[in-house]
Amino acid sequence: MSSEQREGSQETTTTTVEGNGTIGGNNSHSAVAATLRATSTMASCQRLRLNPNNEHRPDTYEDLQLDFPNSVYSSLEKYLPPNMLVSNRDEKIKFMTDIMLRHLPHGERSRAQRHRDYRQKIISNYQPLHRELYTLVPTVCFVPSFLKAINESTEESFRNIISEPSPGVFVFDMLQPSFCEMMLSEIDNFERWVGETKFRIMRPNTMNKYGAVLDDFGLDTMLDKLMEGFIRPISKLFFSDVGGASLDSHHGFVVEYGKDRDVDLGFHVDDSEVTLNVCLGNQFVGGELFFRGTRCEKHVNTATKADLTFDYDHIPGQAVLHRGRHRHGARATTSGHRVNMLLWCRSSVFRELKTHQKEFSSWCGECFCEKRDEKVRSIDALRKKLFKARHTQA
Ligand SMILES: O=C(O)CCC(=O)C(=O)O
Ligand SMILES: [Fe+2]
Repeated sequence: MSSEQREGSQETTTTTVEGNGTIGGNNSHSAVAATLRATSTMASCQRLRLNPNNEHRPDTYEDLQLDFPNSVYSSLEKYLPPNMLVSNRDEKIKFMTDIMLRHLPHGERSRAQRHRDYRQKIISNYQPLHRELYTLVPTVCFVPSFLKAINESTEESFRNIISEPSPGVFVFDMLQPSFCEMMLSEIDNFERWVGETKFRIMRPNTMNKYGAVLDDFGLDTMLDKLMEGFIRPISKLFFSDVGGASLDSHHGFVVEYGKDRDVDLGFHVDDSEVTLNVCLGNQFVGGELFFRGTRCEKHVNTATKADLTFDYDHIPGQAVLHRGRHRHGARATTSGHRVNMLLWCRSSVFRELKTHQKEFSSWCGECFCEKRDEKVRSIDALRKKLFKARHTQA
């Protein structure tokens, strides 16, 4: 199979994520991007049945730490629709949890509070393996070239270490190999704990079945420092058009690919203004990122211009920085095990401003073309008008 064929099938096998306003489907000519969102923002449209199935013997949930009291799950089970009654326990839990979250009286217990409780449950039970990871020590974390550029913090110092192999995709060496190893073993340790305690964790986003949210097991403060002190200065220079200078919150997680993990990641845009993606390792084949130009919501499914297609091969320790709205995906990791750390950085100021704007020609490739074509058309019209006026005078 040629690389173009592989690429085509990945871009057209789409996932429609609820509530994102993008339409999925197969179209061999236009790329269709989903919006990848953090799991906690997902909604379900499933319903319970009106009359319970009293013959049904519910599962037991006592051995799990769940979002709602375990007994509620056993009691609610007999109200599940017939197709769910025969599902496995994990699917039933997810279904019932989604419904209960939707029906909580508004304001009684906010989503943020529930999420805080969830994190608290993890943090008070999970024993970290490498405590030094939880406070950001720049010399432990970063390679000297990156540290030097940050310390100088000038346009020149950043341009010395950062390349831009395709418009809007910035690449630089960032993490020390020893730091990557420490992160990998911490993640292994966390996953072992999840397996042993049967704790139900939220996955990082709506398209990955594996991976973990780093913020949920204590790394949020460290990642906030990473965003503020190290990613924001770079984003201020390269992504000022999407709020790069005012990044003020993040979603930090790892994705995992290979045997018994996710295989690839479909074509999508991130729920972020700026995305940092660093490969932690380890040995793997495949998994390349493919990029297809930056688009606003209105133009997310428009065709890709040839000069904006770009493929990137992951290298452990190396970072890729791009706009969240830069359409992309990850090809199949065909052997080995790939783990990448992602930091979706957001700007509340930019999001607020965006709601008052109609076009985004400073960063959306299609808005830019529309604006340029409109300008050409109006100059042309003016030229014709002037020519006609001169002609009539003569
Ligand atoms: O697999 C990768 O490296 C890409 C992950 C990604 O794009 C995402 O999680 O938003
Ligand atoms: Fe992404």
